[in-house]
Amino acid sequence: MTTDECYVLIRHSLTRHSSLAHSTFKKMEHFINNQRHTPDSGQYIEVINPCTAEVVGTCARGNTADVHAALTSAGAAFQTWKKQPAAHRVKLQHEAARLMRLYSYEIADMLARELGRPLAGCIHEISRSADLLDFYAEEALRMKGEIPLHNLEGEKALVVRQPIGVVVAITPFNYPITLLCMKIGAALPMGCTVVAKPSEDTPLSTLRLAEIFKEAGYPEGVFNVITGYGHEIGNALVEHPITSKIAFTGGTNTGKRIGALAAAHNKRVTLELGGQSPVIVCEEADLSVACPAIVKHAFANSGQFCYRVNRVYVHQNVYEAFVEKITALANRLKVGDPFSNSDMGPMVNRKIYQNSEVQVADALQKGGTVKTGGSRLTGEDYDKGWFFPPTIIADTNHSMKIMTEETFGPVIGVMKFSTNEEAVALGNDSEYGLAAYVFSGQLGTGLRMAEELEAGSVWVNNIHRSYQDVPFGGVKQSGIGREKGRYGLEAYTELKTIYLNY
Ligand SMILES: NC(=O)c1ccc[n+]([C@@H]2O[C@H](COP(=O)([O-])OP(=O)(O)OC[C@H]3O[C@@H](n4cnc5c(N)ncnc54)[C@H](O)[C@@H]3O)[C@@H](O)[C@H]2O)c1
Ligand SMILES: C[N+](C)(C)CC=O
Repeated sequence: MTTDECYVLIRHSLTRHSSLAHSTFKKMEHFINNQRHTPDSGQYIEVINPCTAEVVGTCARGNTADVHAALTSAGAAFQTWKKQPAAHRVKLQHEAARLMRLYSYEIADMLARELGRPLAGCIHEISRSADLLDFYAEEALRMKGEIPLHNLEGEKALVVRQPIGVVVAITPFNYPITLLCMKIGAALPMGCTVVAKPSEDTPLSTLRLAEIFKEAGYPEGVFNVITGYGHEIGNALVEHPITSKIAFTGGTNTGKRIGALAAAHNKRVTLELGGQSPVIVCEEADLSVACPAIVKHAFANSGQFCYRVNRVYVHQNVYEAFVEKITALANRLKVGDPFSNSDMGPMVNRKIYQNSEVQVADALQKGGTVKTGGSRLTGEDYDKGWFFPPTIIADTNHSMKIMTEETFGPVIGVMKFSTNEEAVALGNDSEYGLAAYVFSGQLGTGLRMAEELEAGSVWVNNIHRSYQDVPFGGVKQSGIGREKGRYGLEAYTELKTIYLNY
């Protein structure tokens, strides 16, 4: 679908189906107990379009009183929601997914404005998220307990699963809807209630989602959204006695801080954190497969992608050919306004943009060579936004930030290796362990490397999005726990053993 076609559909969706015109998302309140909730502070945060520097809307600046109101609402709702038949909760979730598809163009339009990602990608995010809700709903019906065959007269032990309680779902800016659906899609059908806290950069689409869940028929207090700065309301959300679990996606430092506080209060956590994902391109790899896959996965969402390709290790005998091919492909990407058929938009804010600038300067100072990109885009189309072009740095080594620190931007480092053992050691020479990739003409080599690489997911001979029915998550500093699949659902339950004597 072209951007123009998408746009026609957005207008159609707005006029035919939506209860919310653009003007009404200029000022958004918290969403508590199925109602808009004015912030106790009376203050609002401006949400800026990273492309044009215009104010897209405002969201409430939460404080501890708002946190208490949201958690109290979720706590009260939990008492009845946990008793609902699973089939009822699942039916509501399918309805929410249906409405998300119905309003997808409208939510995508909002997302494109607050995040700056090309519209087609935003639409894809909404439809994938609706699919995830459907998947979790179906899988929820297959959750089971167990009765061991003790064969004892008049006695049985029952192992049952119960909802964990009230969940605080904290999400980052880069995929606000998908990353939230990874949490609520599992928590709600398991009988938990939720208080969501979206990023202050991209809160509007999440607030709209909450209204859609209300329209789907969710009772008051089951799904609440509170907005504000993490450093102002984060501790209150984690420490509050009503909170049972924190499901967090975001930076490693933030996640570790939340994990430490949660541990002090014995709360459950799932932490999906930063990454610095390596690719190994072996001597016999098919470059016509590897190069397009790497370019697509390094620069999607302007590199603001948790398991994007960050560093590439290429066998010395194919290094020159690889660099030439990958540079040519990166040069074809169009950077610009999300509504202009672009492949890449701007970075979401100055801080994220500066990571890329700092890492490029560091690599150049230490002997790296910029093959394409490397500095801020300027000109009439770019001056107001945080536009950084696709950037490839060759001749890198592990003294450079680009090979060791998370970039979260459209910059990759490329380095030569001479043996496969050396490549795996370089791949594992990182504090992170979210994802890794191998391209090899030898299936055995690919599989061996996949087993040896320290990462939660490894792709061999292709790179694509993670699937709904298999677990996703990180090892080392990239996180604790898994989302997606039945593992994602189990993470919102507690096991209870009942010894039944009769
Ligand atoms: N592993 C994954 O699946 C995955 C997916 C997407 C993004 N990420 C990571 O997210 C990061 C980028 O997102 P970001 O810049 O929005 O991350 P961030 O850590 O700055 O913020 C994430 C969320 O945490 C909140 N927050 C900030 N301080 C807090 C505190 N003290 N207590 C509670 N909440 C707090 C923020 O307001 C935001 O909602 C990258 O590091 C990226 O790797 C990881
Ligand atoms: C998993 N995903 C792509 C939705 C978010 C990563 O940033």
